[in-house]
Amino acid sequence: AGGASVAMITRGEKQAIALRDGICLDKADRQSISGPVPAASLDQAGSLLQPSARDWIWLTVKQAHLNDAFMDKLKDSGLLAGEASLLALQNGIGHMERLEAAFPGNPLYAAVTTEGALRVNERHVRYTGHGVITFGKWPKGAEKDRNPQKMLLKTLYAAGIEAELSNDMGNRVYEKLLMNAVINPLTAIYGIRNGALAEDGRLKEEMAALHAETEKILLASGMKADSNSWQRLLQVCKQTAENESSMLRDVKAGRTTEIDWINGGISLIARRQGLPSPLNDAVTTAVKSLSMS
Ligand SMILES: NC(=O)C1=CN([C@@H]2O[C@H](COP(=O)(O)OP(=O)(O)OC[C@H]3O[C@@H](n4cnc5c(N)ncnc54)[C@H](OP(=O)(O)O)[C@@H]3O)[C@@H](O)[C@H]2O)C=CC1
Ligand SMILES: CC(C)(CO)C(=O)C(=O)O
Repeated sequence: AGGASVAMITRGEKQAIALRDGICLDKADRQSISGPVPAASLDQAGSLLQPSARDWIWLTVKQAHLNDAFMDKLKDSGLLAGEASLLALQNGIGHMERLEAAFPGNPLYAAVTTEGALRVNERHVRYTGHGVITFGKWPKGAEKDRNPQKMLLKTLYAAGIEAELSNDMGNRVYEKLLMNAVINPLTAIYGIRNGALAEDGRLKEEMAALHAETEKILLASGMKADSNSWQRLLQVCKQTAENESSMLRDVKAGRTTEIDWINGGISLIARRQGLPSPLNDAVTTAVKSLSMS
């Protein structure tokens, strides 16, 4: 893609074999079937790649997957041995600090995206919404050289992927968190699509209350004030009206949700700031009880 060689790393060998046979990507306008994708399981990654400082490792697992066992496997894989850059695309918060602690020798980048994708099965992905990937060095101001970021940006554009650089990813992560902290738990609790949230008067009041509490906590923690954030939230609901949020999908599939790193993360910040967070606490408990039922 864009002149760069891309390889996919999977959990198990069976998934890698399926990818090596080719993946199918559904787009809104057409179906494109790509050729075989170089792939290996995390255990076998060394047989596929000889990592160098010019490589980028994109981390696209969920927050719950980023546990100590996973970090150890990633270390053992050797993928990060050559000082490759690590780019993390998770929603929520807490992961960057854990990655900083686990991989102090690798350049670390945070990313947020408004792109949407849904895995149908091991070889089949549906593109659910065109968006932008925003990425930048983590922590802020830690970059010695902006050339690697600029090269990646150029490569993404050449591959037809819209992207932008930011030198204030902390703020971008908070802005995305504010959206996810309102839409994800409420759609999961009420079992509705994103668009339905902003169409009902009572639900809109609940959204407004959760938005106000969350915004206050994030502002106290350093997020820049944005007088349009409520309008942007309504806009995201409209733009993704037909989507089931990732949290609703996780609840329906009986998977661990990202609630601990979204609303749970906000409650943690609130405690550090000495602020109350009753609504974030309540939706965290409610979503957890749904995941267990
Ligand atoms: N999908 C989207 O549209 C968007 C997603 N995000 C964020 O991106 C992150 C990923 O989301 P998404 O792609 O939807 O999640 P998925 O659950 O679809 O994909 C996560 C992948 O990680 C793999 N994985 C988990 N553990 C390991 C492991 N130990 N070794 C190798 N592979 C592993 C899973 O494999 P397995 O299949 O075996 O479980 C799975 O294929 C989340 O934080 C999400 O919030 C942000 C914006 C949009
Ligand atoms: C923006 C939103 C709510 C789109 O569905 C999302 O990021 C998610 O579902 O996790």
